[in-house]
Order: sequence, then structure tokens, then C-alpha cells
Amino acid sequence: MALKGKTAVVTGAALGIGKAITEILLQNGAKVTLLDINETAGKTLKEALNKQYGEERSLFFECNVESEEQIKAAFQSTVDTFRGIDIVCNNAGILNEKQWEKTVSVNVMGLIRVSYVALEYMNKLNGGKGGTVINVASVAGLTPVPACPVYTATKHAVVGFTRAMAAASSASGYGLRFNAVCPSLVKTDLIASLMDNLGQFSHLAYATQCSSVQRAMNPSEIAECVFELVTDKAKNGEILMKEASMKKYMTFPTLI
Ligand SMILES: NC(=O)C1=CN([C@@H]2O[C@H](COP(=O)(O)OP(=O)(O)OC[C@H]3O[C@@H](n4cnc5c(N)ncnc54)[C@H](O)[C@@H]3O)[C@@H](O)[C@H]2O)C=CC1
Ligand SMILES: CCCCCC(=O)/C=C/C=C\C/C=C\C/C=C\CCCC(=O)O
Repeated sequence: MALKGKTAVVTGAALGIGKAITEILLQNGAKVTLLDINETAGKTLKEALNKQYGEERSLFFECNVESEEQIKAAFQSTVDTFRGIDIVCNNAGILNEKQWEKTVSVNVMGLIRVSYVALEYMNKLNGGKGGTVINVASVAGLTPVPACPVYTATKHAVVGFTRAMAAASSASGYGLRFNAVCPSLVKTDLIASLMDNLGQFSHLAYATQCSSVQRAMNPSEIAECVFELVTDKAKNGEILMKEASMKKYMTFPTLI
């Protein structure tokens, strides 16, 4: 029970990778607040989790990461119920090259918004007790995926933001660790609906699929990486790439 007594907030928790992250955190003793825009899927999952772990171990709030008001309300309710927040997992993300502004809004602005609210609650300099923030980026944050240039840009942004926040936290004494996981293909609705959402770049999907020799992973394989980053207190500013047959902590050039 590595996470007994800890509380986590997971965005995009109702389905896919977020659901798997929620489950691994609960399995290891944490209490979890699930945030998602999909109320039906969120409530269905919450009922299943109630049966497995007990009603008092989780909360579900319909919450869009594009809304600061909803995020703040969810964080406050979490603190009121669970008496603190130790872990925040920024998992909510979309891939839609047709609605590219929305993709930037959710994947970049939403993730930054949640991170800054997390900082308000968890920063040791504000009376918080510190903790850890895990961001779900993608291998598209490390290498270009021509079938989805805007998604690629958003995930590069997540990698850069994670590393800069880790350095800012360590230099300032916030007591927060920031790390990210960069998965390759995972079997979720995001990939199932891919061809509808690539727009003018859909002709490039086949080439991407052929160049990606790895099998598509199960969401639980990404959840295990998140768990590793949550529990290893030595990790700050790390970017963990995960493919089906391997995982690797990335190295970057030091320029400043
Ligand atoms: N499936 C894949 O191959 C990969 C996915 N990722 C990333 O993993 C994360 C999760 O993706 P999947 O589980 O695959 O997607 P998914 O589409 O299966 O699940 C995403 C969840 O996020 C929720 N969501 C979407 N927009 C939201 C918003 N504005 N506010 C709150 N919740 C919102 C959805 O309702 C859904 O429950 C995303 O950030 C994605 O970019 C990264 C690499 C590979
Ligand atoms: C190899 C790139 C992995 C990046 C994962 C990601 O975050 C988004 C990927 C978006 C587009 C990839 C484009 C085409 C892939 C084509 C088919 C996927 C088939 C998956 C499967 O179930 O085999």
C-alpha cells in the first residue's frame, strides 16, 4: 500500500489511460478524485469503484479542464473531503486536427490551468505540503508525427512545461515534483476515432502506422509508468518514454 493516506486528482479519468491511472492509484491505497467532461462514463466508473474499493475512496466531478472555475471547485471539494492533495495527474487530452484551437486549448492551456491550481493548493511556500504532478504527454512530444502537427505541437509544449516547472519548483522550494510520461500508441477511444479527427493530414496515418513497429499498448502499461513517477521521490523533470517493448528516461541537451 505505497500510497495509503495519499490523495490524487486525475483529469480525463473516466476512460482510457485516465481510468487505468485511477485504478492503479486506488489499488495502491490512494484516495482519488476523478475529473472528466463525460458525466455518464464518470458516474458509471465511480459506481464500479464504489463496489470494489468503498464509496469513501473516490469522488467524481464533471469538470472541464478549460474551466478554471470548475477546476477550483473540484480541488476545493477534494480538500474538504480528503483533507489535502498529494498527487495530480494531468491526463485529459484530445487529438483533433480539424478543431485545432480546441486541441491547443485542452492539451496545453487546460494542463497549465490545472497545474497552476495544483500549485496554489500544494506549494509549500503557500502553506501546502508539496507533492507530485504527472503529465501525460506522448511520443508526439519528442518526435514529429506528421499525421497530427497540432497534436505534436501540444505534446512538445507539455514536455517543455513539465521540465521548466520541475526546474522552477526545485529552484524556488515549492516542494513539488513535475514529471511526464510519453506513450506511443495505446488502445483507447482516442486512437479508435483517429481517422475522423486527422482532417487534412489523414493520408499520413498509414505511413505512421507502418513506421511504428510496436504493438498498441494497454492503458495499464502507461498507468504503471505513472505509478513509478509518483512513487520514486528522486524523479523531478524526468520525461519517461514508453513503447510496448521498452521504456526509457530521455536525455536532453543542457543549454542554460
Ligand atoms: N491513446 C494513445 O495512443 C495515446 C494517448 N496519449 C495521451 O493520453 C491522454 C489520455 O488519452 P486516451 O486515454 O487515449 O484518450 P481517451 O479519449 O480514451 O480518454 C480521454 C478522457 O479525457 C476526457 N476529456 C477530454 N477532454 C476533456 C476536458 N476538456 N476536460 C476533462 N476531461 C476531458 C474524455 O472525456 C475521456 O474520458 C491524452 O492526453 C492523450 O493525448 C498519449 C500518447 C498515446
Ligand atoms: C507512433 C506515434 C504514437 C503517438 C501516439 C499519440 O499520442 C498519437 C498518435 C496520433 C496519430 C498516429 C497516426 C497514425 C497511427 C495509425 C493507426 C493506429 C492504429 C493503432 C492500432 O490499434 O494498431
